[in-house]
Amino acid sequence: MLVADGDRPREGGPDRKEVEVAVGVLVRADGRFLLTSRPEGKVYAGYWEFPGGKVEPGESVEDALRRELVEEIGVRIGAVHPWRVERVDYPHALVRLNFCKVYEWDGELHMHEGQQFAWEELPVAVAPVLPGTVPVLQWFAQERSFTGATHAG
Ligand SMILES: Nc1nc2c([nH]c(=O)n2[C@@H]2O[C@H](COP(=O)(O)OP(=O)(O)OP(=O)(O)O)[C@@H](O)[C@H]2O)c(=O)[nH]1
Repeated sequence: MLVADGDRPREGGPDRKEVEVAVGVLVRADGRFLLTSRPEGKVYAGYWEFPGGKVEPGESVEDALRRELVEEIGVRIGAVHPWRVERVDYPHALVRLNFCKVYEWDGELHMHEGQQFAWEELPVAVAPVLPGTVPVLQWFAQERSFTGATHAG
């Protein structure tokens, strides 16, 4: 498990619940992947991440991903390919990130929450990257035999 901001107190006590999060890693035919910036008003505003959000009661990860990507970036996704799961202990929440690769989608990208977006490759040019997003860049580096820093900072 990744511990982010290790010095800051955790909210919710020792038995706090894990929050399930569905995260979409959209990969274009040229290999570039989509990063979006977190909107103002959310924790870690301005940090770059893969689009997605919390799984609501009664939803599967796939349902949540389909809903979140319509709500956040305006695209309807095709097949969802579960990739890896990462747990991150943030001061604000303990999250279980279900990263899924997506190669097909319909519609133009529309950032409905005022985010910025970038189609990136390694090394990633945007900064700062959310702590829970950094491992994904390392997984890409392994897959792509990329050596060196995956991102700035
Ligand atoms: N979407 C997304 N969330 C991530 C990533 N990495 C990561 O640590 N997270 C964390 O997972 C959680 C996702 O929550 P969110 O705030 O984006 O979800 P949401 O849109 O449902 O939030 P809301 O409650 O404000 O509506 C946050 O704690 C965020 O810091 C990532 O790559 N993408």
